[in-house]
Amino acid sequence: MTGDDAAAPPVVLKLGGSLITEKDSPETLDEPALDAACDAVADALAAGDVDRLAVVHGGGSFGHHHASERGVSTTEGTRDADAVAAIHGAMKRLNARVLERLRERGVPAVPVHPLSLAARTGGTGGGLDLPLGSTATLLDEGFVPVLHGDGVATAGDGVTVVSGDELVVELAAGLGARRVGVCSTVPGVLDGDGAVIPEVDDFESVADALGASDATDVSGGMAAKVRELLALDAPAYVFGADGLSPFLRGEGAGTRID
Ligand SMILES: Nc1ncnc2c1ncn2[C@@H]1O[C@H](COP(=O)(O)OP(=O)(O)OP(=O)(O)O)[C@@H](O)[C@H]1O
Ligand SMILES: C=C(C)CCOP(=O)(O)O
Repeated sequence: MTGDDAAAPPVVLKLGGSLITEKDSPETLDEPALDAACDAVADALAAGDVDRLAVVHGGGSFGHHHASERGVSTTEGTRDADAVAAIHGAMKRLNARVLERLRERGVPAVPVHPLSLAARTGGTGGGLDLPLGSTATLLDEGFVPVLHGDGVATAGDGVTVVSGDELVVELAAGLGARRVGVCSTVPGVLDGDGAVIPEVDDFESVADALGASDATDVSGGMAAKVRELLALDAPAYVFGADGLSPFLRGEGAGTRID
């Protein structure tokens, strides 16, 4: 790796929990979807389409079931250590499966666990404090850091959930990402007739079409996703499985949020 490569702005990619797991069936992977996503990432790195990549994955049927069973969300915390262990443990199990499949394909993927790093020091109403030294250094050293939705220490509220979408926003802003991709089960942000909206540049114009997730989801589904991605400087794209390879090649995919 040259010094110039190390300075290049990274691409930040989220693999949605809805995409890589069977969201209605506790702790079950969607094996073909996860394999296809890992193939696309490995191929893009091997082809040199992307050289610096940070990956985040969501909770799907691993995190959300444990969190909702215990009444924990991005705004409702817990002080029960068993509940924290259940949520974090499930997310680590999912993370291990994602890492294993990426590494099998030659991707130098390593874990970064947000519970050990991040905090909501201003409580649930405040911002997320996510120190990026480890992720940035891993990128500089040629690794692909893989973060995930997790529990997060929250001042005044114990531990709440941090969504993969929030992590994507923090990573993209803090690392100066070139582009951001959010790969989910839908081909983009859909309008009231189910058609993909090519571009979103303000929340109000799409608010009516934006619902929560179809499945158990403690972090706000598509509406929260769009709101968070709009706050970024880098262009963000929301797309389905078919959009992943085009996105990694630097092409447009799904809905552009800018
Ligand atoms: N207008 C809309 N356009 C697209 N999807 C929408 C819309 N309104 C609601 N949705 C829902 O949002 C879901 C995608 O958000 P969700 O948070 O479930 O995805 P994810 O990021 O893949 O999962 P996870 O949160 O587990 O990581 C879609 O499956 C769909 O049910
Ligand atoms: C429920 C947990 C622990 C993770 C939530 O992350 P998301 O699936 O990206 O919303």
